[in-house]
Amino acid sequence: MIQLRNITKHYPVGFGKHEILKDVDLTIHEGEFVSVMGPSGSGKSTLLHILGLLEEPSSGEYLFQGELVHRMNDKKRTQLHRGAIGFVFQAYHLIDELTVYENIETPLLYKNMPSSERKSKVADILDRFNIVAKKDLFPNQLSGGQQQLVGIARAIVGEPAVIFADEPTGNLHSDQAREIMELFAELNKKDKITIVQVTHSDVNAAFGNRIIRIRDGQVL
Ligand SMILES: Nc1ncnc2c1ncn2[C@@H]1O[C@H](COP(=O)(O)OP(=O)(O)OP(=O)(O)O)[C@@H](O)[C@H]1O
Repeated sequence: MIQLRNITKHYPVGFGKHEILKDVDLTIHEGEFVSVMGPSGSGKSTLLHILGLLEEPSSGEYLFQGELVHRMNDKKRTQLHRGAIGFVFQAYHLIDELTVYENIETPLLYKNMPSSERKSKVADILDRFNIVAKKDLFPNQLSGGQQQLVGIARAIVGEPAVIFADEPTGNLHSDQAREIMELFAELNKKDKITIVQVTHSDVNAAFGNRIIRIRDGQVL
C-alpha cells in the first residue's frame, strides 16, 4: 500500500543542512497496524507527516497504492489526502469554535457530499463512538479522551484506507489511552483500516502487529 524509497528530509542551517531523515526505505502493507518508535528527535513525526502528505520529502520516492505521490498534480494529491488518508494528532487539533458534530462533519464538507448523506454518516459515527449526547458541545467542554474520540471520528468519517496517528494518547491518562488503542485495534480488524502510529509506549505498540524502529533519521 505504501512504499518509501530513499526518502530524505533536511532543513537548511546556516550554510549547511540538518538531516532529519536519511535514505529511508519502508513498505507498509494494507491491513497492517504499525507502530513507529524511537528516541525523541529521531524523526518519527517528520516521517509520519511525509506519509500523511502534510510535508514533502527533500528527495526520494513515495508510492501510495502504487502511484508516485510527487508525480501527482495538486488536484489528485488533494483527493488522496481527503479521500484515503486520516490523520490523528496528539493535541487533537479540533476546531474550538465548532461543535463536536461540526468538527466531525468538516472533512465531508470538503468532499462536497450532499447534506442528507453527511448527516447520516456523522450520526452513525456519533452513535458508534457513544458520543451522541456530546454532539452540541464544544471541544473545551470535553475531557481529553473524549476530544481524541472526536479527533478519531473526524479522521474516519470519510472512510480512509489508512490512519496516521502521531502519539494519539500522548496527552491522556492510561485508562483513556487503553480505550483509544482498543478503538484503533477495532478499526484495524473490523473496518480493515491500515494504521500507522507514532508512540513512545510499549503498551500502545503491543496493540499493533509490527514495530518500526527509527534512530537518528534512519530506519533500523
Ligand atoms: N520545520 C523544521 N525546521 C527545522 N528543523 C525541524 C523542523 N521540523 C523538525 N525539525 C527537527 O527535526 C528533528 C526530528 O523531529 P521530529 O519531530 O520528527 O522527531 P520525533 O522523533 O518525532 O521527536 P519526538 O519524539 O520528540 O516528538 C528534530 O531535531 C527537530 O528539531
